[in-house]
Formats: sequence, C-alpha cells, structure tokens
Amino acid sequence: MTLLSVNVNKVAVLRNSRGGFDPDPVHAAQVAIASGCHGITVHPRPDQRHIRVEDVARIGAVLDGVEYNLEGNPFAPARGSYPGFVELVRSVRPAQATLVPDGDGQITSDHGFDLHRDADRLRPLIAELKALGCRVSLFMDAGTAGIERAADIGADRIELYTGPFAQAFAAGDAARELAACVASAGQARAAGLGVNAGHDLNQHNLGALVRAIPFLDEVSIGHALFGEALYEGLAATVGNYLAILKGD
Ligand SMILES: CC(=O)[C@@H](O)[C@H](O)COP(=O)(O)O
Ligand SMILES: NCC(=O)COP(=O)(O)O
Repeated sequence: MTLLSVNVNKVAVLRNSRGGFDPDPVHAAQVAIASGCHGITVHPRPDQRHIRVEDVARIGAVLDGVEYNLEGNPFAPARGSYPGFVELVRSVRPAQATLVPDGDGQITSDHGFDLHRDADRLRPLIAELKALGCRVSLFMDAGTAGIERAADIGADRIELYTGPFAQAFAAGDAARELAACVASAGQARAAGLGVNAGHDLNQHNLGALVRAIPFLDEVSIGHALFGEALYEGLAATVGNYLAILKGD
C-alpha cells in the first residue's frame, strides 16, 4: 500500500498570519499521526514563510515512530536563523530528505531537478545526507528524460512532481500527464529507485494516480488535505486519504 505522509506547512501559514503560537503544526502532526498517517512532511524554506527552524525539531520530537520527511533546497544558502538544509537534516536526522530545487521567489514548488545540470553537485550532497542516515529522494518532473540518472548519483528514490497531473485532472484531461507519471515511475523503478509522489494531490485525483502506479511508495499531501480538513475535520480527512490509498 502506498504510504501517506502529511505535510503540515499550511498549518504554520495560518499560525504565522497572526504572529502567535496557534494553530500549532506540532498539534496538527499529532492528530494526523493519531489518525493513522504513516509520516509527517515539512518543507522549511530559507524565508521561513511557514515552517520555522524551531518547528522542525518540535515536530521531530512527536513523531511517535512514523517517518519524518524533510524537504528543501540543499543549495539554498543559510539566511538569518535558517542554517541551510543540510544543517537542518544534521540536527534532526529525518528518515527521509527530499531535495527540491526551489528558489525563494517561488510561491510554491513548481519544478524538479535538471540532472544534466545538477548531477555533479548533487552527488556529494546525497552522499553526505546518506551518511547522516537519511534516505534521499529527488523531486523530479514527470516525463523527464534520463530520470534513471538519479540512481547513478546515489539517490534512493525520486518524488514525482504531480502538479501538472493535478491541474490536468481538474481540467478533465489528465491522460497525457498521467501517462508521463506512469512512464517516469516505471523508468525509476527499473533503475532500482523507490518512487514517491506529491504536489496538489487531493481526494479527487489521488485514486487515479495510485491505480495507475500501484507500486508508489509514498505520497506527501498537505495543501489540499488541510483545505478539506477545514470542512471535514483533520482526523476524518486523513481517514479519507487512507481509505483511498487502501483502495476502499
Ligand atoms: C515539494 C512540494 O511539492 C511540496 O512539498 C512543497 O512543500 C510545497 O511547498 P509549500 O507548502 O510552501 O507550497
Ligand atoms: N511533496 C509534496 C508535499 O509535501 C505536499 O504538497 P502539497 O500537497 O502541499 O501540494
């Protein structure tokens, strides 16, 4: 069964909007874990627009045995109290580090790595993160040629960027983007890589993705999940996602 990692970034957005302590992403993580999710994901960004450096350790302290997935751009420089992605990984030793080539000016993640450009500088970073005990996943666009190179430079998994698939699904025309996801997942698997997926997944489009790629290891979902939880409640929403992943 494909595992569910709940991304709590958006709880921190709401908390930061008033400058206080609530809603606390730690509490959201605890409720998601109690509801049966298999992991928690955070994406601390150098501008700390949502998850802050102190949240990373606080969330890491309440995982209660589920996996911690830390996302970030390993090339982004330290800024203020943000120590840099590798230093954050060193401090909390998450089960998985997902490398995402985001620039600070982006409103959200919107592309994966270009391994023709980035492979040589990713290789030593991946080795350093693996030496810290992490599984390393690379955020990759579906349909990328040469996706198997991720294995050559030491990555354990790729994470398929599913934003284009989600957009096409919402427009009622997902076939081409879904086929790209299926093809890239198959190439990655054939290269010995694990396959994760994430970005803009929701209760409407997730079933089609996991039926098309039944060997997906993990999906990480946050934005839509917390939007839906506003109306359904967090525990029930997590339960809905688990039911979709179980094929209910
Ligand atoms: C890599 C990815 O697609 C998401 O995990 C990312 O965390 C979204 O970032 P925001 O929550 O800042 O939009
Ligand atoms: N890696 C994807 C993730 O963690 C959450 O993405 P989204 O569901 O917030 O778009």
